[in-house]
Amino acid sequence: MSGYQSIGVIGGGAWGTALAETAAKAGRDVILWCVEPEVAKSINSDRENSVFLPGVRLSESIRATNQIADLADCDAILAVAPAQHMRPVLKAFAPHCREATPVLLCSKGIERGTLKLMTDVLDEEIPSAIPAVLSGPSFAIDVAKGLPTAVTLATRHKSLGTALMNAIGTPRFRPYWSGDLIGAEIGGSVKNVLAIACGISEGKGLGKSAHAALIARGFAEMTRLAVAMGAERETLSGLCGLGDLVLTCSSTQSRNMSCGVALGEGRALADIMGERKAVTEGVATAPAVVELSHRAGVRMPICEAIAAILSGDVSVDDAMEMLLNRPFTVEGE
Ligand SMILES: NC(=O)c1ccc[n+]([C@@H]2O[C@H](COP(=O)([O-])OP(=O)(O)OC[C@H]3O[C@@H](n4cnc5c(N)ncnc54)[C@H](O)[C@@H]3O)[C@@H](O)[C@H]2O)c1
Ligand SMILES: O=P(O)(O)OC[C@H](O)CO
Repeated sequence: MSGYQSIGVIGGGAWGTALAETAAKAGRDVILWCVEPEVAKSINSDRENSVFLPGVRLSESIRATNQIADLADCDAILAVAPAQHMRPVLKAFAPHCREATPVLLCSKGIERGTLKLMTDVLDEEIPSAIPAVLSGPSFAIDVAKGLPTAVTLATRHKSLGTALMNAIGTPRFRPYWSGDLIGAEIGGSVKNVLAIACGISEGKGLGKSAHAALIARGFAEMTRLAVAMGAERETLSGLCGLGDLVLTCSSTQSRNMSCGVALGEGRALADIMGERKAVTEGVATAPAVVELSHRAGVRMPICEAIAAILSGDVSVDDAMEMLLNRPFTVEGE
């Protein structure tokens, strides 16, 4: 039995809705805040998020709202707004948040401009909240349908982690505890940039060998940055690092991967983004990752190439040539 009976979810996109459903299946009462009135209406009247997660019938114990103040009495909060919207959303919730409320950050990205991780943003906007991070290989539709999934749930103190795992975990949605919040955040953020790289490789028809090389060398980049920022190396070998990298780089179900495929096929970024309602976190996170790598003094050539392609500074073909013509080097460095 969890001490957290009422769960507030901030963000009614695909992931917020899937997590709300998981928490409901775990026996919790859930209030789901959505910015769009039509999303709240669809959930409350039709038991479906027809905008962001169509085709999944949602449990009766989920109530949707457009009023963020309605989450004030929740025992724990899941923050699932896209990374670039997280700050204003937390700012709006701050006056309603009780002291020492656990806030489980479930979004995967780094704030552009400030280079802040989501835990930093939470600390600045709601300093009294207790931070936690959820990250790992998990497509919203798989989780919402109850397909088996395992994720990393990171907290500073294991007792809080255990309580949160009991609050939202089910046999089909298995959280594994970690004490490494930074590792979980960096893993989830960098894998999105690398998924764009793998998508480009696929879109250009570079073959499965290149795909595997991108995953392995991308994993080295992710680990270098995370360790330089204070993470444990082992965290990146787990669900929130390698696990999520493999998932996101292997399926065009991923918004980041499919964005890369379209870029590799020669489409313009503006056209790809223009026809999507769903968030593609790697696009805003790529330049932030590159800036962080410069600050930390670590090499991330694949992420640099992706950021340069996304900014329009370099063509896909030129970026590929630059990567392939780098000097030969030692694998472990
Ligand atoms: N979808 C998944 O499979 C999945 C899985 C794990 C993690 N995530 C992460 O969850 C986060 C949310 O992604 P998603 O898939 O739920 O989103 P989504 O693509 O389904 O929907 C977009 C979301 O952005 C919100 N939004 C748009 N404009 C906004 C604004 N001005 N202020 C606040 N919110 C605004 C919408 O309300 C909606 O919730 C991302 O960081 C993503 O990386 C997603
Ligand atoms: O669709 P994506 O690329 O945002 O990926 C979704 C999840 O992060 C996969 O774990």
